[in-house]
Amino acid sequence: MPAIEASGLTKVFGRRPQRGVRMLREGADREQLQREGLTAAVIDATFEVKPGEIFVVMGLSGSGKSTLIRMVNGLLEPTAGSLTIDGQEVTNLSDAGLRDVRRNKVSMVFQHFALLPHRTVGENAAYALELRGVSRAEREQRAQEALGMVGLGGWGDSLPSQLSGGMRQRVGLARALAAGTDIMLMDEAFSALDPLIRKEMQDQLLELQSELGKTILFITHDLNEAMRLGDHVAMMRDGRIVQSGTAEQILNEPATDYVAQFVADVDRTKVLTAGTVMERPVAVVGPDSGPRAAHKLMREHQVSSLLVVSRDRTVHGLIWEDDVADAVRQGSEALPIKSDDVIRVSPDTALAELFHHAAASRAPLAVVNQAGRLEGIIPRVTLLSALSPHQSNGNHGDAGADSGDDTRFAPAGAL
Ligand SMILES: Nc1ncnc2c1ncn2[C@@H]1O[C@H](COP(=O)(O)OP(=O)(O)OP(=O)(O)O)[C@@H](O)[C@H]1O
Repeated sequence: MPAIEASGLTKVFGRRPQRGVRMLREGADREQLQREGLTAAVIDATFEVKPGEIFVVMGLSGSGKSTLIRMVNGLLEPTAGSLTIDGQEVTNLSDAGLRDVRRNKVSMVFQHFALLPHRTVGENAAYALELRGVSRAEREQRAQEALGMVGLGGWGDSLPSQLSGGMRQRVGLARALAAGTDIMLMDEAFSALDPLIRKEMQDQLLELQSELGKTILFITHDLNEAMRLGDHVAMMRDGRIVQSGTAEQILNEPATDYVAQFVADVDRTKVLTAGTVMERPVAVVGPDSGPRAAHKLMREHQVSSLLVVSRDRTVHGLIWEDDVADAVRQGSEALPIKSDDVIRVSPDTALAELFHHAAASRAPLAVVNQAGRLEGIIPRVTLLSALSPHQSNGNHGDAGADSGDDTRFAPAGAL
């Protein structure tokens, strides 16, 4: 079940908004509505946010992002369409029902922090819980935990005015975390911060997200931020979602000229990651294989190196053809594994860093998860094609047999 599901969600401002919805259904455009004194802020938005994902809504000023998020948190009532949160339809809820959703299901982080200036950092972090009537002892404890999570452990007794902008936004984040809701809505939450602090906050959000698995609906007008954070990105223009997909899909297959123009300036080396460009290796060899079998496999695939990976996908290292040929000549039974020769990168390593590694060494780039298991490999040819749009190698996750034009680099055979 999606955490948030919107279908045909529409918001028209002005007198007799339903008339605007009818006009839209009959094919009228935004300008025609405008002439009638109606603003179509969000038109027919249909999307699904899965539990535990970061879903970014991205668009320029006036495209309808804030209106959309305000409908999701119940501050605005949709003019048409349906919206469910955790499977519960919220468009027709009573005021009390809406309050309940707002307090228990979603929490919100705002651009301008919205901290109460005369309350301490700890009290601010606990504020949502106070509204909910949680006991003082419990809310203090949860606020303290949340402040710890965002790196403000010792700051509970300070006043917001004693903190920097970045720290204040951390308090905003801590408040949402302390509330303990599964869904967090973030409206331009990092837009008021300096670029460096902003990047730090993005990193922290990604880290928290991987630990806590919150569902996050994140609004931004910054494409690089959208691409960096979003598991899924919806691009809005003039009230409509013009494209929705992964960052990579939007970069590689822009649905309209507008999106293409928009993404033209994106720094692909910062947006694309090892996880998005990796492929499955065509071949690897098990640690218990003999040098003779390994050598045969290498010759078959015309590769000068091969990853040594056990059945549970633990990466043991690399074998080089010369060493294996020596081992065969000497009648050795053991594979000459060089465990340090593999370049291990995590799935979220940025393309820029991958280039750096690839330039420094001939060894294969193995994408390894936190548990040390192989997720994929990155042949040089993939690395280069990832740089230009419309050249998605179309090969992610499948056997990857046609990565063979760079067999020197790609370990051959099937996992
Ligand atoms: N309460 C309102 N009454 C009338 N029009 C509104 C209202 N709120 C928003 N609008 C209009 O709806 C459109 C979308 O605005 P919205 O604030 O959702 O866009 P946005 O993408 O969030 O822009 P920004 O980043 O500038 O906040 C704009 O044309 C705006 O003027």
